[in-house]
This record gives sequence, structure tokens and C-alpha cells, in this order.
Amino acid sequence: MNSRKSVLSVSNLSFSYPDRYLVLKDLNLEVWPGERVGIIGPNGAGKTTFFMLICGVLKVTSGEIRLFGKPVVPGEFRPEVGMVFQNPDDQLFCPSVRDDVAFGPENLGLPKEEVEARVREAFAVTGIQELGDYPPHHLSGGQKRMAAIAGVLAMRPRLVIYDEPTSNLDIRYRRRLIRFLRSARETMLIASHDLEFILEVCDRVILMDEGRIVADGNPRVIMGDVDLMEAHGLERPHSLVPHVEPHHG
Ligand SMILES: Nc1ncnc2c1ncn2[C@@H]1O[C@H](COP(=O)(O)OP(=O)(O)OP(=O)(O)O)[C@@H](O)[C@H]1O
Repeated sequence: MNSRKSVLSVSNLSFSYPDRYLVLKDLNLEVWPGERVGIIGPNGAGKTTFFMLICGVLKVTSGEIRLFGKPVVPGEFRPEVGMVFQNPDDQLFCPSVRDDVAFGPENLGLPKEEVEARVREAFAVTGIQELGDYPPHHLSGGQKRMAAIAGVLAMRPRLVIYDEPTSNLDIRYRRRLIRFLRSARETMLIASHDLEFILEVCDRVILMDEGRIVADGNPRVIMGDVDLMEAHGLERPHSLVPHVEPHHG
């Protein structure tokens, strides 16, 4: 029995969109402080739907989700949880990057100096100090991703949810994101099809398929299991293929 307080507690969660079959089926899950949990699975497994339920955007059909011990109520704002969307354009809508990053803290009604301090801090950790005056639509894909992350971090969330954070990133920005996530202190849930990325960042992985959790545990063990991965439409990451010594003879 773990005596620490769980960040996320999901019990018997099922969900269907109106008039549709069940998209999530009886999920059970505990996430603990500081964990970096990768969520992998084929297209349509239910990853994004799961995130929308955690954030209270969708309402559970049955079961319960608790965040920091308190049930998620649809529509209720929980500043301790931040979500970085798959498409940064869904998140950036102000005339400048600075305004975008300040938007959340301003809406919390924080004093001006506190808003400025949070913006400075979010810029510093994401390394986008020089982009404050830019209009977001002038940024590259990688810069937009970091700006969207800065906007979420300015809320000082304790759980951050990332949906496909490496999509549209070039190698340099992908590397920068890996470094950033490995050094970040918040608890994280990260859905991605980029399995090498998950392997580098996460200390735990959850494999979902057809709305169920089919495996939950050590990333190298789960992703290194060829039969398991292939049974769920995935491939073992290349870096986990056993290295065969050349035969000299
Ligand atoms: N708004 C919606 N209305 C009805 N069905 C939906 C809606 N959004 C998603 N679905 C269905 O729910 C299922 C799960 O979709 P979801 O987007 O959660 O999967 P995912 O694991 O995030 O997939 P991907 O890896 O492609 O992003 C799919 O069958 C999808 O068609």
C-alpha cells in the first residue's frame, strides 16, 4: 500500500460519446507524485478522450476520476492541472507570445507583479525569452510548442498532460523538449506515437488498446515485448532491439 497521496486516481472509468459504443472500458489507474507516465496505443485507442475526461471537458459515463484526492467535476476549473494540446494553434490566440503566457495567470486574478514573475519563469524554463514580442502565428512549429508549454506552466500546474508533444518538431526541438521534460518537476501524462521519445522521457508506460489498459509498468519491459507490442498494432522501438554481436569465425 502506497502511503503517498496519489495525483490521479481513476476507478472503473467507462465512457461513450453520445449514442456511441464504449470508447473507454473500465479503466483503473493511480498516478503518483513525480511520475512521468507515457500513454501509448494505436489510433483510436482512447488516449485523447481519456485526457479530456481528466480535464473535465467530457463527463464520465460511469466510474470516477479524482485529482489530488478531489473528484473531477465537468466544467470545473482546476488550475493544478494543465493540458498541452496536440495542436499549439488551439492554445495560442493572443497578439503576442507574452500575452498568451500571461493570459492564464491574469485570469486567476493575480497581481501584476506576480503575473510578470510567472511569465518570466515560464519563458526561462522553456527557453523562449527572446520570443515574447512575436505574434504566435509567426513562430515555427517548435517555437509554438514551447510557447504553448510556457502558457501552461505559468499556471504552476502540479500535473501536466501532453498530447502528442513531438508532432511537427524537428530533431533539434524534439531533443530540446526531451531535455526539458526530463528536468521538469511536475507529474506528467504524455500520449505519443513517438516511442523512442517515450522511452527517453517516461519512467512508466501504459499501453491502451480499444479503450482498455492492456499493460502498465516499466517502459523498457513493455515496449521491449515484441509479441505484446505487435498484438496491439505497435512496433518495438529500434533502440530496444537486442544488439547481436557480429560473428567472427
Ligand atoms: N467527438 C467525438 N464523437 C464521437 N466519437 C469520437 C469523438 N472523438 C473521438 N471519438 C472516437 O473515440 C475513439 C477514441 O478516440 P481518441 O481520439 O480518444 O483516440 P486516440 O487514442 O487519442 O487516437 P490517436 O492516437 O489517433 O490520437 C475513436 O473511435 C474515435 O473515433
